[in-house]
Amino acid sequence: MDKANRKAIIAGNWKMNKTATEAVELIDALIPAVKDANCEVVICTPFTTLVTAVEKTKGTNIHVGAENVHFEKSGAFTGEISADMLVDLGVEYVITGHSERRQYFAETDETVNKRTLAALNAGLKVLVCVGENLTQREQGVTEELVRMQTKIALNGVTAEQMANVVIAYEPVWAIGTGKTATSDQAQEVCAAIRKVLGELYGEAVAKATTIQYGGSMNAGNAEELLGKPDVDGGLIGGASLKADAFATIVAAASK
Ligand SMILES: O=C[C@H](O)COP(=O)(O)O
Repeated sequence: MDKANRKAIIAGNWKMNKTATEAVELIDALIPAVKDANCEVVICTPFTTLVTAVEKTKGTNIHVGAENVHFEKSGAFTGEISADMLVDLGVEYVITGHSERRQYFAETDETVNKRTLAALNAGLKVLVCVGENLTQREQGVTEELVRMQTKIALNGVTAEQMANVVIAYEPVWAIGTGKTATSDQAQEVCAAIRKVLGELYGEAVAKATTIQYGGSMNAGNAEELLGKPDVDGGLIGGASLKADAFATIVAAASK
């Protein structure tokens, strides 16, 4: 299976943005803007706007995801949200391992693994984020680090469950900084991720798995990044908050 046969996925990660009122406005603008997409379109919204997003996107080609999930099924975990709660709302996707969760909320490879397993076992599709920071890139350990993050995040995930896993390569130094990885840098690391998937699950799974790039992807650079053979989509932060910019990226992935 080559790139043309893999599912291209453009996912917006709204992060901590948009009140419910603002979410309605954005989704109203997005629905007509992405209706002809020839790729999967996902919006990952804050917990407070998931109900609105699920309701507003019913009958459209927009899929809804959450930005995080806890690994326990229920219990005394104040402030957390379980996978079953997300499924019950009609949410289809969830992000695990975003670098902001790792950096600001002390998430580790091990908890990313637990969240990923809990989400998959509940029937969610998971966007698993991996990526190096600037120091790690400068130290020349990007590939080793991303290999390790990928292996630990997927520990215990079956080959069958991999049909519901997307890997998002997000170099931390490129997130929200306006410093995009070059398309060659993105390709190099996405190819390394596909190689490790091959080692873990075999060629067929590796070739079938969607691998996204994320980090200052925008309307101006999306086409070049998405043109690379192992870059199958994008996880978009800032540019997902504006309907026209997000729609341009969706259009680039639809070619
Ligand atoms: O999840 C999305 C990434 O963190 C990228 O964010 P950004 O597009 O604002 O750089």
